[in-house]
Amino acid sequence: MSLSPDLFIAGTRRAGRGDPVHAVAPATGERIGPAFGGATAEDVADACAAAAAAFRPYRAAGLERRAAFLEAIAEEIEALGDTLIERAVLETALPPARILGERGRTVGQLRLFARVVRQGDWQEVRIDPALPDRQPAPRPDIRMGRIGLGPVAVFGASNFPLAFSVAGGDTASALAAGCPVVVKAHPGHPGTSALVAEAVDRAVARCAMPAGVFSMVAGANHAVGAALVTDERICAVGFTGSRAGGLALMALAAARPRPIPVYAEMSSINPVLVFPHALASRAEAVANAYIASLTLGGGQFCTNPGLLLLPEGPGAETFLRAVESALAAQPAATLLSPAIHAAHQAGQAALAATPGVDCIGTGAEARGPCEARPTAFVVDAARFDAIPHLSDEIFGPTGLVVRCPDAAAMAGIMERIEGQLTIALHIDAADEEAAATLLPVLEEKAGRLLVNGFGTGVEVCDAMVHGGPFPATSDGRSTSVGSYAIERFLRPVCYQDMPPALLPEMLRDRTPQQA
Ligand SMILES: NC(=O)C1=CN([C@@H]2O[C@H](COP(=O)(O)OP(=O)(O)OC[C@H]3O[C@@H](n4cnc5c(N)ncnc54)[C@H](O)[C@@H]3O)[C@@H](O)[C@H]2O)C=CC1
Ligand SMILES: O=C(O)CCC(=O)C(=O)O
Repeated sequence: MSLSPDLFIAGTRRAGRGDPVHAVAPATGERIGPAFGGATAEDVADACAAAAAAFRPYRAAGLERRAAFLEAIAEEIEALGDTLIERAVLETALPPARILGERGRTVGQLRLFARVVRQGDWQEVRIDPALPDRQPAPRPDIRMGRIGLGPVAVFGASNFPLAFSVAGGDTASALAAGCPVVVKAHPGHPGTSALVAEAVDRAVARCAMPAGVFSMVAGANHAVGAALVTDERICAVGFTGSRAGGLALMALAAARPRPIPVYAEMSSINPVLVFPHALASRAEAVANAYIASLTLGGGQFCTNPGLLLLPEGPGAETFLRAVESALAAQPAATLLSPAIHAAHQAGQAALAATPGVDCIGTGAEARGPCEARPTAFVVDAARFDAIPHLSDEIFGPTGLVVRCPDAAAMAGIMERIEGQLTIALHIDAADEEAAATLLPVLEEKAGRLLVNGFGTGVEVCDAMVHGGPFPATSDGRSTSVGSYAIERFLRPVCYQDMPPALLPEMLRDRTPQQA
């Protein structure tokens, strides 16, 4: 299987003349070849022009061909075989089993959206038939359906090299909505991105789709992403990454002559609330599950439980001791890239240096170039409230436990906390009444509330919400995981008194046999 160092512009390959992207193997800290050419402003403009040209023919291709195209992408990704798995492991240091699972999720997402496309519910067809005899005025025939927004820019995420990258959830949902996609590959895994881009290109050719329906550009600096978001032909943006990055893209999109929506998933510390009865009855089990979630994937999940609220009382000391011993059994984690490692180490050091913040326990010492030592800290509620940076996301295997003297302290923290992707409650039956009093505030704070579990490991399904109020995302009305993600890239169009022959297929009257 070839590994192209070139840009993928509408079915053609082009050597990038911008700053090259070099992959680094986090496990060794060494560069791995080849050097991937970075895009120039002209390359980005060409990709966007091709996407704009592809929009109408792609939309016109019909739902069955669109669904078959998504399925073909899934098949072509599977056909990459071990080459893809090995490259992704090399570039991210994520274990092979995780990458295999992620490939399964990626192709599953594409097939899910193929089903969604065929079902057609997303078109949200509404028909108000004409009422010619209505008094005092007749009503016209009014019909509504939804179409894609137009070309979408997708930013691959560092921490999910397949499921949130070139052919991940943003790309699958945009293509399902009828939108061509221009991907900005994440510089942390350029080879993995190139392999998947080749697979998408093959699917485009196999399904005779317009070439501009997919392009992928790369770049070592922010200029490439900025050129993409500000290109007038781009109609929406999907992004998963840092808060600073998401905010920068939102500002660029809002400052355009024609502003566009940015769906950015940014930062979340996913509070875990342990209730008194659950703590008294199973402190050790909750502590073990907490550490397993905190360290999963090196703690590099946006759903990572960065904050845990612990009530004082029976079980609290047992919980802290169990956290300490569960951590002691944890190996050091090799993080995704030198930059992410440096950000984690700085965040962990800042926490350790904060007066009143104590270390509960640590995992194995870090030795390799990108290794991080899993660590949990503890602080009391009053200090947590007084020091704003304690609620910042630390991306990696670092957690903070806040001791809450009473239910009011826990409720107060949740009133003040920023928007989150998830909030998890650990409760026994006897805690349900107390949990119920908190639910209204929790619903306002998070996209997903879960009981006796942790947010890591998101199910891809119809009812999933992987979103939440700012800063978890830029738009809390949306999700980036599950079939509802298609909503982000659609727009309603209303047709009034349109002759049947001019109506789009979805809005035409059905015969009894078709209904
Ligand atoms: N909460 C979450 O879901 C995640 C959070 N992170 C956080 O982000 C940090 C850095 O990780 P990355 O994944 O590299 O995220 P990042 O936000 O730095 O970069 C993501 C993508 O956006 C582009 N980009 C970033 N800022 C830009 C700007 N101002 N203009 C144009 N393009 C821009 C980058 O080139 C890259 O392609 C991590 O240390 C972590 O703190 C990372 C991944 C997921
Ligand atoms: O846990 C998941 O599946 C979603 C994770 C995610 O969106 C992220 O870590 O960026």
